Amino acid sequence: MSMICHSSPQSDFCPPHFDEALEMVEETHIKSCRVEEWFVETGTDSTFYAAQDVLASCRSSKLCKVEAAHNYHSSHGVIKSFVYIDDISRGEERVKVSLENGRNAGDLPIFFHIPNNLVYKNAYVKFSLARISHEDCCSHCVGDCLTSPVPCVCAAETGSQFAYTPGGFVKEKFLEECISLKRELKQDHYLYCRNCPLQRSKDEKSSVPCKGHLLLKFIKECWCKCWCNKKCGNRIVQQSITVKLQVFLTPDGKGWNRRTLEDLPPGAFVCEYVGEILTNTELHEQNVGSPGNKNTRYQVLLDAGRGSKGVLKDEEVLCLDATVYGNVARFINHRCSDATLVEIPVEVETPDHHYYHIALFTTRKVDAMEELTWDYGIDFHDRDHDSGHPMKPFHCLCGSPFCRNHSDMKGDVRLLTYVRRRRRV
Ligand SMILES: C[S@@+](CC[C@H](N)C(=O)[O-])C[C@H]1O[C@@H](n2cnc3c(N)ncnc32)[C@H](O)[C@@H]1O
Repeated sequence: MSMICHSSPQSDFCPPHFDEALEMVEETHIKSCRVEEWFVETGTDSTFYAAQDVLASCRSSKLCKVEAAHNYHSSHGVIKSFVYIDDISRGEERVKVSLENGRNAGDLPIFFHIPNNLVYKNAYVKFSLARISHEDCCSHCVGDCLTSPVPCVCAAETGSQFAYTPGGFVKEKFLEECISLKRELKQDHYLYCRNCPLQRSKDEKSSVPCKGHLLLKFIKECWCKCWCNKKCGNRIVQQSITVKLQVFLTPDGKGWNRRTLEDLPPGAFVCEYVGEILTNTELHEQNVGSPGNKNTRYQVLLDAGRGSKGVLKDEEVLCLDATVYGNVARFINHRCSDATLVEIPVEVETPDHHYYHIALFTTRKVDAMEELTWDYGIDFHDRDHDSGHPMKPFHCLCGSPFCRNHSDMKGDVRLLTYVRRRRRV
């Protein structure tokens, strides 16, 4: 980052004082930045300011715009600032994440890109080699576990069959099972807990019964305590993003979304949902206390394995919040039932179901430039907002024939007919 001042053709031009320029930059368009390069052109001569001071000041005010190119006027002349970036992830991913042509990233919602989940404060997420027993990792494997005639212990979670094909995609049958869990709203797919921590976080004495936690199918990947190599076919999500993605502004009022720039087959890993790891109480406090736009939410629960333990302590009830710190998954919009992506909980560092990675895989073949969507699992009929789902119901514009955001429930009926017909095929 640098701040450069050029000679001015105007003889009466007077350079702004550094503090004034700094204040103006902050006030006008930057509340904190992760900036690749930044110029402020004041039209004066010979003044060079320590850019790091400006950057430090931006960071201290916490929020961020990734790219900006603004002109604005001051009593001291025209001030321009340019922040150049062609990759929203700032080089933190293996592939660049671009922004739609012609868009100024200064318009993007403010956030810091992080490639991996980070604990905010009290969440109990402890990885240690000592906590992973030999039974939970493959200690006899060599090279690629997928080529072994007998699946290794890491495949035990998926019925002693690897969930991935040698090409790196989720196997068709496993994918279908994951999709149906989300689509078929069956009671026996849900766990109803006694003393639900979601209700407890709102009010210790809450008598509201648990609204249910959808139990999903897990994948366990090999990890560093395993003896296979880093390129083992049972290590897909930990390789991070490899698909070329683009963030764009939807024309139909759903805000920003993300699309793929390449054709994708079914079962392809697209990205992980990354954010700050919060306890449920911290999440509740943030939602009650934060002054931001509460209609646009970036929070998801890690409750897909809720059945695996008895009553959880607060520090074990986790969620991911990508409001300020997150990756590009925070831009994925919701689509009811027939979304292009499905989330699969993936264990990497720990065989413990209370912390896992939310990995998003394609549900079908997706063409280049198609929107990537995900069914958030929102109950649009939850008028009292007491389901515990951190994404609050909104007026859904997904356009799916199975849209659940209709009071007449026609979307649900259409979905049931569709699912039954598929079963008969
Ligand atoms: C995780 S964010 C998705 C990115 C968001 N569109 C943005 O501009 O940053 C979730 C929010 O996007 C909006 N959204 C997502 N899907 C939508 C849909 N199908 N219809 C209307 N709004 C939607 C809602 O405001 C929701 O709280």
